[in-house]
Amino acid sequence: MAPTTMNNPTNLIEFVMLEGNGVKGLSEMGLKSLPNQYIQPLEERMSMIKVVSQESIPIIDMSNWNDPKVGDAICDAAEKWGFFQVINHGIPIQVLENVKDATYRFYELPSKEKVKYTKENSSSKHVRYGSSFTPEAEKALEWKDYLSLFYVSEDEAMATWPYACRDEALEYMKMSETLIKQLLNVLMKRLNVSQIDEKRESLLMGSKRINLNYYPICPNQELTVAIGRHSDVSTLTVLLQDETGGLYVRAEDHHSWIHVPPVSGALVINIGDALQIISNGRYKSIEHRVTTNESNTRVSVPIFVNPSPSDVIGPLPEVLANGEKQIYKNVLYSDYVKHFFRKAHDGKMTIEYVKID
Ligand SMILES: COc1cc(/C=C/C(=O)SCCNC(=O)CCNC(=O)[C@H](O)C(C)(C)COP(=O)(O)OP(=O)(O)OC[C@H]2O[C@@H](n3cnc4c(N)ncnc43)[C@H](O)[C@@H]2OP(=O)(O)O)ccc1O
Ligand SMILES: O=C(O)CCC(=O)C(=O)O
Ligand SMILES: [Fe+2]
Repeated sequence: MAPTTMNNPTNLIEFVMLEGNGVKGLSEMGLKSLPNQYIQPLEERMSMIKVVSQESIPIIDMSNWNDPKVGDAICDAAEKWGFFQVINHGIPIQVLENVKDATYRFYELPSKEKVKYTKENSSSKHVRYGSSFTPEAEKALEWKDYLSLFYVSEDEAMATWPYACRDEALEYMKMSETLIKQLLNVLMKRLNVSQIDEKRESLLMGSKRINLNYYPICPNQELTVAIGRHSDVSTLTVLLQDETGGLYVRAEDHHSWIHVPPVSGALVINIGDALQIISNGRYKSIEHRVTTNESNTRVSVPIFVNPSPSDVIGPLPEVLANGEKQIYKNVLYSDYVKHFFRKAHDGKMTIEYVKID
């Protein structure tokens, strides 16, 4: 298809979404300029003027995670930044390399294979391949393809996840379990929750979703975004990024942005809205965004650690025990997630849905 036909919205949606070519397919057409549908309003574009280079999120060595100093560093970072990187986290580097390779393997499949996993075609509602975030609700599309895999059980994943990336995604998920439990244990201790019983385990990590994100080379980096401003709706997110860079988190001044530099072997951890709600605002789910790149393809692999969809989430009694005012209502987690997915990315607005006025 000729690159110029991509300025017709119907042709573009058909090619990218319905035929399963994704933005990867667009990028590989060798477009000289960005199709209009991807041009973001001025206020949503990323300007380097807004980036502060003097600040950076903490890098925490997890070798002695039981050491109170490490625990303090994790909790302080969760309160102040909502984002930190961990090194010596116990997940073998090879497992991380394998899942990045598997991401490329999936996206390199012909579109007729990938299209089998779109919302319209997927035989499982737990497996979804798509492009942008919520195209029906967005003013401008995002320069991103994703494969989203909701974990129910090993058997179900073996039967339904795409073969090209199934084993590697499962291995990464399995190997991250210990790290996730260590982080949640430490974070709960500061909230006076001494032990994570079965009910609390469901609330904190009752469901998991792994996304394989693919951000192809983009013809006009400054006009669009790879992912717009948002906060995750998870309890916490464990994010593997490659060496390209492009992830920015909101600085404390609420205006500027801080780059999260790729650190070899590290994982990025961020607090999601569910934990901000559960902790009554003590731990912060920080707005973040991803820029596109004119020279390199980028991949990232977040594991979203979530409450179970059927859990009611709200500030924990231990947090309110000292008479602290409750600032968030109780909400069924699946209602919260549906609210998130039905609108375009809008920064920190999702949590307003449950704020007590
Ligand atoms: C994709 O780009 C993204 C994604 C993100 C994600 C950030 C996160 O924090 S993901 C964590 C999400 N939470 C969970 O995974 C909890 C488990 N959720 C579920 O099991 C279900 O979705 C449910 C909450 C129980 C709702 O189930 P159900 O009532 O059966 O409805 P669904 O059809 O599953 O979904 C409702 C609504 O949401 C849309 N949706 C669901 N999953 C996804 C997905 N992975 N990607 C995109 N959209 C999704 C779905 O289309 C439905 O909308 P309709 O309009 O069809 O009603 C961060 C940044 C990104 O760029
Ligand atoms: O690609 C990244 O670095 C971040 C991805 C992200 O924010 C998300 O998938 O929610
Ligand atoms: Fe995110």
